[in-house]
Amino acid sequence: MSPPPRDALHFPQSSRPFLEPYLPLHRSWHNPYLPDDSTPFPFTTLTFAQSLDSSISLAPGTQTALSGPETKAMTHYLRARHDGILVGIGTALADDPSLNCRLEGVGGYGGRGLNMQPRPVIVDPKGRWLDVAEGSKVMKLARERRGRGPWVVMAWTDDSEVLGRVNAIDRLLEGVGGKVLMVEPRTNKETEEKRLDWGDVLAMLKREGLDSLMVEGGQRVINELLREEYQELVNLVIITIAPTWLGQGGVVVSPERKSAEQGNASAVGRLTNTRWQQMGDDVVLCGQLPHKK
Ligand SMILES: NC(=O)C1=CN([C@@H]2O[C@H](COP(=O)(O)OP(=O)(O)OC[C@H]3O[C@@H](n4cnc5c(N)ncnc54)[C@H](O)[C@@H]3O)[C@@H](O)[C@H]2O)C=CC1
Ligand SMILES: Nc1nc(O)c(N)c(N[C@@H]2O[C@H](COP(=O)(O)O)[C@@H](O)[C@H]2O)n1
Repeated sequence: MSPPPRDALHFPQSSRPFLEPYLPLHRSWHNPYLPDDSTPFPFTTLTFAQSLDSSISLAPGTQTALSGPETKAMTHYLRARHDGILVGIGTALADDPSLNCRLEGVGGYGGRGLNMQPRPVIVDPKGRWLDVAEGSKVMKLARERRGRGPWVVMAWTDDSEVLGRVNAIDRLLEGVGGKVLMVEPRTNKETEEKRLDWGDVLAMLKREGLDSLMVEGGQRVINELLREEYQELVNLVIITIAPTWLGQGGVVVSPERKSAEQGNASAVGRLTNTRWQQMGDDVVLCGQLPHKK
């Protein structure tokens, strides 16, 4: 086995018990002959890093490093504990993320095989990723077998331009063990706007074999999943809070309220079973959204 590369991260054993009660079972403990069919959705963890003023980056379309070294390593430990990592196309374009697990001992980082590497999932209804895919980090890492080939979630359409993109992305992904997954979009009756429903997306990922999914962002994806109608789909929330203010104009996490009427407003949600832990200069908050059932 080759030694871990210099960019391999270390997350100490002593930091792990804090997270353990919340996490899905480790993939290596899964019995492959007994898939968890008890729910149509993956165990879904929503996790991101934010500033003291709730921003996840300084401005739209830009990446901002908020996590310190300790919480960055924690994020990679979380990646190792989930079958997939999901981001929206806004994040894929802004950050060119690696979406792999660079934890020491994991496949490609001192370990063998890709067993502990999560599957990158990019939600990209119209195939905008095609413009950057070839040179992206996620493709480079998949070619080097330091990450899995990505799955790109697109929307069914009869638009020939988008269909051309579907085919081109699919061809690109074939070579690295990735694929395109098509989901039927839903139409908003009032606005006529087409969008993907998170229940449809998550159920499809489960059918494709992901029992656990870590959703990392970005702003639209997080704010949608925190809306009341989708909270049932979120099993766990882990937020890194960095001791910094990014100021006005930042990309803010703040989900839409059901009723925006003044004087008639109530909180969108509140985490239960919370635990806070300092890691380096940052604090990590774990909690669960109350489910009605
Ligand atoms: N600090 C942190 O932990 C993180 C920060 N970020 C930051 O977030 C920003 C990106 O946020 P956004 O631009 O909001 O991008 P995003 O990653 O949320 O992607 C938004 C795009 O995804 C697609 N999409 C998402 N939900 C959809 C739905 N229900 N139906 C159809 N299409 C859907 C649409 O094409 C939409 O334009 C970047 O600045 C990035 O650096 C991203 C991830 C984590
Ligand atoms: N945990 C965390 N802390 C930050 O400070 C961040 N900016 C992010 N961003 C997310 O991580 C992705 C980058 O991942 P790679 O290290 O390139 O694999 C980025 O796309 C965001 O999803 N996360």
